[in-house]
Amino acid sequence: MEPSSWTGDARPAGTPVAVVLPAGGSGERLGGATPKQFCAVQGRPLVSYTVQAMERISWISDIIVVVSSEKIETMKAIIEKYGHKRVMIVKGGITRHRSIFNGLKVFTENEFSNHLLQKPEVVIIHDAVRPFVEEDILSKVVMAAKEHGAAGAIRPLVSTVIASAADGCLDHSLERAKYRASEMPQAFLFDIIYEAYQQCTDYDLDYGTECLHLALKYCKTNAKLVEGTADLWKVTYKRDLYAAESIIKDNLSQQVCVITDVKEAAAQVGFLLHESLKSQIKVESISVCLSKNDSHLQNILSGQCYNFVCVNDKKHALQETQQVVDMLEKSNIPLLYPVVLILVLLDISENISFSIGMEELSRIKKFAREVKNENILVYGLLIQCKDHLLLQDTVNSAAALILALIKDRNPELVGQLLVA
Ligand SMILES: Nc1ccn([C@@H]2O[C@H](COP(=O)(O)OP(=O)(O)OP(=O)(O)O)[C@@H](O)[C@H]2O)c(=O)n1
Ligand SMILES: O=C(CO)[C@H](O)[C@H](O)COP(=O)(O)O
Repeated sequence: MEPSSWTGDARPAGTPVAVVLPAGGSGERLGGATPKQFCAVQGRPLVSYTVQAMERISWISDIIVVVSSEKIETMKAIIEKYGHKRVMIVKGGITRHRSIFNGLKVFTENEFSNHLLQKPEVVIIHDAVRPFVEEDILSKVVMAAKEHGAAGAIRPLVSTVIASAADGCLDHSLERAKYRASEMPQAFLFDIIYEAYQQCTDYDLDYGTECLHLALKYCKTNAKLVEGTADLWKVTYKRDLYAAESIIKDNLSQQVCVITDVKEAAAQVGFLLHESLKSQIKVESISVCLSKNDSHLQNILSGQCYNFVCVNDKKHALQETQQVVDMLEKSNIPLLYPVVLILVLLDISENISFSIGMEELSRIKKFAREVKNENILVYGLLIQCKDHLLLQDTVNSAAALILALIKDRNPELVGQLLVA
């Protein structure tokens, strides 16, 4: 390894790196008509999360997604809808190894792409159904592959591996501590893995499950094994989809932006809400005027904040919330996750009693239904309190409802009005 080719923060600077994402399977173990990589998680196909995980890494030049021929149009539509960049689609094969081999050929054979992509020095292979891959492990396997020719992420075994004899009885068991589960990502010097695929037999291509093994068998390359994190697991069964959904929801419920009208009552409730929420979630509070500055809103979204609470004087609540929606739409950032937008109506004046009529409720519902198509989930929340001494308690219960809505992101509840 040449020290000059690495930056101090362990990023593979200057090394041409590409990634192949095999996504051409049918997901038999998960069951259902849709292959797991196209199953929606928070409304978006799983494969899009994995592509996103790769495209946010600046040192990865090309992302090759390998899909079955029937899914090429679906994949094109996903790239278009979510604005993915640097992606090329390649037709898969009948096994994972054959799909990966097709993916590698875009760098060497004209028939696999209209134009040959520049051959990378290192290629990462990563299953499209492992969406939670981080830059740290990617750079570790790339650096190790540069040094050793091949590298792959590993995890401790959860269960002991045993072998059965022909009669179905235990033959022997392996000492668990000595073995590891091979996970993804893996990385290879391109020439090594390509050579291995060219040399391997049909049996390897049809029954093999381990790319590191091909590099060892055909190129005498002993891969470096790199300890990975638990979230590298592969979505295989239905329960894994639920787990993926929970992880994504959890990540999305870490921060909220409270947009407050400058008028006295709204500003006071906005302040109390901020204080009440901040022990549980990161809160940014901005004024309505600032929310009208589209670059400010864009910064908030690109900082991964997908939750907004609009605290307004009841008369203007819907109008102000509509303006936030307009800004989100105008920003032209593809909404990769559903945005939760909570419209808070205030009824805290001691003198004026505020009753909310069916007409108002219908307007909120209609508005919520319309913007749901834009991937924005609008919920109503009435903060009602006539006794100022009780305001803090009411705001606390509003904060609890806001947190529940953010954590749940339930599309069926949009347009409903909750009362704190
Ligand atoms: N012919 C194939 C088979 C699998 N894969 C991909 O390889 C990855 C890991 O394989 P696996 O989890 O086994 O996926 P499936 O083969 O779809 O699942 P199953 O074995 O349950 O049918 C997945 O992203 C899958 O889409 C592929 O590109 N081409
Ligand atoms: O973890 C892996 C090691 O390379 C692969 O993802 C795994 O082997 C793929 O195998 P299968 O397609 O049978 O699930």
